[in-house]
Amino acid sequence: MEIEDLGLPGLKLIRPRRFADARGWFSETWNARAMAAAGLAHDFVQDNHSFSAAAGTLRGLHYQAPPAAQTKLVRCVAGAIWDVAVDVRRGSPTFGRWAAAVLSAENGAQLLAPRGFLHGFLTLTPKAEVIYKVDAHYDAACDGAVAWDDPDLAIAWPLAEAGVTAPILSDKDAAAPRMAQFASPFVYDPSPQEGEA
Ligand SMILES: Cc1cn([C@H]2C[C@H](O)[C@@H](COP(=O)(O)OP(=O)(O)O[C@H]3O[C@@H](C)C(=O)[C@@H](O)[C@H]3O)O2)c(=O)[nH]c1=O
Repeated sequence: MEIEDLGLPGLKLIRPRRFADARGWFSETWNARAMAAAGLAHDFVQDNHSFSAAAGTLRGLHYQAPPAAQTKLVRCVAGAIWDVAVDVRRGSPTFGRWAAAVLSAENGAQLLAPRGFLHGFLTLTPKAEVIYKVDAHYDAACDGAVAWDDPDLAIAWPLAEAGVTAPILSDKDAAAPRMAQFASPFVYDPSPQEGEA
């Protein structure tokens, strides 16, 4: 397992090992003991699976506010996505900054987004399935979104790579407020981040 920092405290790209043989390959996609040894202990309580039926589908930017804030461990098991996380922890040295990675069935990479990040993705292939673990249960009352195209965030969504000029959005995401209207409920904890102690 390789763990890469993505430049925003606590945000990681994880590449689990794949054991290839004549049949194909085998991979541990989550190992609580190995992750705890790397300082990344999480009590995941829910697995989510979404299917997007067209390239250029954009889900985000989403969060769940405390007390239902979620750490997310995201991977793509069919097709490919451009996955992005935005640091919205008040007081963070990287508040308002984003980082992204391509997650695909082929590369098996996983994005670990701690609590206090907005999360979203753009599908790059005609079909895409995404599976992710979260460490707090879904709570509709805590669910929130920020506009994917907020100029203050200036996220460089690869729409051309997805073959679209405008993404396919849910009604909720199309109506999401701007960052300027978003009073972030998250506060940065300057003590060593998980995986960085
Ligand atoms: C996220 C979620 C949704 N739902 C329901 C609510 C709704 O009726 C339906 C679809 O929900 P959404 O439109 O919010 O689904 P979606 O737009 O795929 O939302 C997801 O987007 C990505 C980017 C994330 O980071 C996730 O945490 C989640 O917010 O599923 C659950 O029952 N449990 C859940 O955990």
